[in-house]
Amino acid sequence: MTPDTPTASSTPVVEVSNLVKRFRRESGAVVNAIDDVSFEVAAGDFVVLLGPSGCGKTTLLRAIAGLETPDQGSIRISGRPVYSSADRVDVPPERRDISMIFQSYALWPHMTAFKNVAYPLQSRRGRKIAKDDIARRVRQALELVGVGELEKQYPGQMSGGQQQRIALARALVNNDELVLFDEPLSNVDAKVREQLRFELVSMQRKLGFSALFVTHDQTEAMELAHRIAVLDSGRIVQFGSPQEIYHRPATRYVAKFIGAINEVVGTVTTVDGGSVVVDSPYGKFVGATVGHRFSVGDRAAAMWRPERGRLTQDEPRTVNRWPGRVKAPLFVGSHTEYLVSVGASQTDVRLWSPRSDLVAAGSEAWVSVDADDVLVLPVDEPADPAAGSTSVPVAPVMVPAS
Ligand SMILES: Nc1ncnc2c1ncn2[C@@H]1O[C@H](COP(=O)(O)OP(=O)(O)OP(=O)(O)O)[C@@H](O)[C@H]1O
Repeated sequence: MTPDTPTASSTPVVEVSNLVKRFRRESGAVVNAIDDVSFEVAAGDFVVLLGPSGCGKTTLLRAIAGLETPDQGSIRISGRPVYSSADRVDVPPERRDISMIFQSYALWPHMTAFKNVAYPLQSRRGRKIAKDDIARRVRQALELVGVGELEKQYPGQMSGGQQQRIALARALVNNDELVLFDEPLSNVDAKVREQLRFELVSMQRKLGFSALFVTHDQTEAMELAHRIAVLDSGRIVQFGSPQEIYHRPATRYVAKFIGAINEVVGTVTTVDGGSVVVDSPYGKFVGATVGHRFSVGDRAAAMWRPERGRLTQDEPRTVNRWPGRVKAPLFVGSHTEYLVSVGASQTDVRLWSPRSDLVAAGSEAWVSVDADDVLVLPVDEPADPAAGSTSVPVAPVMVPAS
């Protein structure tokens, strides 16, 4: 295994095409857990499957591992078909040449680090591996992840970071190119989790294995991933780099799921190339269409991140500006979060500033945001929870940070 960054030229390590998996509930209702999903993981790529509970990410990971049999579609691992509904191929998990790391790493507590890492080699089907070879490969894997000196320790005698390294060594000892992670950090407290993420990123970038990682935690996804697949109701609604997902969300669902964002729904009054004007309850917005098509009269959501807003006592020249009153500055250390009620509608918007002394609570001030920083997204998109509903109020909504 060599350190690597994703390359477009080599054969993808995972190719999922038009995959479908349905479950029948006890009530008889059918759930489309995976609904026509296609995506690829390139060699050396770290891909995160991200979405809320029930969106289908675990089912997708388990289908790739061979622990769940899909209904339709195909899966290839390093070019080899491991599942194809058309060709009736379904390779069992142990022959797919992939490793999986489960919640809390699932290390055997009664086994030393050495024995934990040796376990996949000893329990392999087919030709037995000589004892000496096993010992050599285990030590090599432990050295690779930098915990060679811990071979005689038990998991209970190790830190979280060391346990993660042992789990990684156990996953890598087979020389499998692909490691699947099923929320391995979900039972770890926040501070340690941050450190383990940092460790995992540096190990993956150093060793170059390909990773497919399931999480519902957007911060985790942003920190770990080369690319993120955002899932909603069994579908991938956006597949892109963390930067693309954050700055150019394809839908309102993605925009709201990743980070905090201000949103106001209004009516398109002008369309000019990639720029539109939206008339909203607290004034006009000029924003960017980010690839969507709009016509005059369409309902649209103008969305902007709190860190992109500015708060000033003097009226700015920025095209998007509204007078308001500061309600509650909240100092959170790295920045201050201002809640400001703006416009005739007295809508609450949030904006974040590194400065805590901009405007005092109760004072009047101007909120402004550049047109480039306002995303205008369709309201009636199919993947949107509000789609088709006539009861959604044409009113501003503030989406909290999670
Ligand atoms: N064995 C099963 N029988 C019936 N329905 C199932 C089964 N497994 C999963 N589902 C349903 O399929 C959908 C997707 O479930 P899945 O576990 O993949 O979601 P998830 O995104 O991983 O959620 P979580 O983060 O809570 O684990 C859900 O609606 C779930 O109820």
